[in-house]
Amino acid sequence: MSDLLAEQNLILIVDDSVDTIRLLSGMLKDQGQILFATSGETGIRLAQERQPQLILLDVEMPGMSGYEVCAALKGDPSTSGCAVIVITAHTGVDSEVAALASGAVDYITKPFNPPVVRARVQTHLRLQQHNQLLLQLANRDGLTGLYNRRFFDEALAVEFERHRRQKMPLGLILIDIDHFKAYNDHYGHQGGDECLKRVSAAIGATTRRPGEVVARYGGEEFVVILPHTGTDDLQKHGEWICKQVRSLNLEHQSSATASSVTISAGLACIVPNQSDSMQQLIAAADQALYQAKSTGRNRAVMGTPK
Ligand SMILES: Nc1nc2c(ncn2[C@@H]2O[C@H](COP(=O)(O)OP(=O)(O)OP(=O)(O)O)[C@@H](O)[C@H]2O)c(=O)[nH]1
Repeated sequence: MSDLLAEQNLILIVDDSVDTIRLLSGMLKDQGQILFATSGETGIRLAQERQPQLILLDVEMPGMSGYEVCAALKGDPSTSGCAVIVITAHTGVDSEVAALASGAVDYITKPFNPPVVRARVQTHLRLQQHNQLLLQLANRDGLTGLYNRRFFDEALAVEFERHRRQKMPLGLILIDIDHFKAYNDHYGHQGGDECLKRVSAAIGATTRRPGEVVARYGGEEFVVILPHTGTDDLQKHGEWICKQVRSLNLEHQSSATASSVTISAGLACIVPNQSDSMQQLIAAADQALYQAKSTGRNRAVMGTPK
C-alpha cells in the first residue's frame, strides 16, 4: 500500500488484551494510523468520534461481546460504514456465522498468521477506499463539490423525522444567484461556472455544526439544512450567507441589483408534527425565495409553512 493511501487509513483495534493490541499494531503499523480500545463501550465511542475505515474487534471481552459491539456499530448511521473484522480464538463454523451475521466483513482466528492478517486488512482497506470513492461520486455535485440533490433529499427526510421525534425546529434555506442568466450572457458559460464554484465555496464555508448540509439544488440554486434552528437564528443565518457571498466582491457588470454578485434566500422553519410533510417546508422556502426576488433581491426573506 502506498504511503499516501496508508496515511489516510485509520484502523481501530478493540481487544481487552494489551498484548494482542501490541501484536496487531506491530503487524499493521505501515497500513494506517492505529487507534485502540480495551473495551467494547470505549471502542464504540472512539469509532463514533474518529470514523475509522477498519475495526479489528475481539469477540470475548468483559462487558459487551464483540458480536454486540459489531451489531451496535452497524445499527448506528455514524459508524455503519466502518468495516469490521472479528478476531477470535474459536475456529468453529458457528462463531464464524455469528460474526458475519452481526455485520462483520471478515473473520480472523488466533493464533495470528501475520502475512494472512496483513493481506486481509489490506484487502478491506482497499475496498473501503473504493466504497468511499463511490459514495463521493453518488452524493456530490461534480462542478461545485457540494452535496447533490439526491443526497439533500435523503438528508432532509432523515432530519425531518428526527425533528418530528424531538419536537425541535428544523430550518431550511433556498438560495438563488441573482441575474445569473445575465452573468452567463456577459461573462460566458465558463465564467458562469467559475462564479458558481466561488459562490458554492462561500456558502459551503458557512456550515458550522454537525448535521448542517449545503447542497446544489439545481443549476444556480443551493439549499441549506439547519438542524435545531428556530426563526430568529434562521433569519440571522440567511442574512449572514447573503453577506458572505457579497463579500466575495465578484464583479457582475450586468446585474440590475448591484455591481457584484448577490444572492436571494428563502427561509422556512418548522417543528414537524404528524401531519406535516417536508414538501411543505420546501414550498414555504420556495415561496419566500420568490418574495425575496420580487422585493428587490440580495436579501433573505422568511416564509411560513402551510
Ligand atoms: N454557467 C452555468 N450556468 C448555469 C448552470 N446551470 C444553470 N445555469 C444558468 O443559470 C441561469 C438561470 O437563469 P434564470 O433562472 O433565468 O434566473 P436569473 O437570470 O438568475 O434571474 P433571477 O433569478 O430572477 O435573479 C440560466 O441562464 C441557466 O442557463 C451551470 O451549471 N453553469
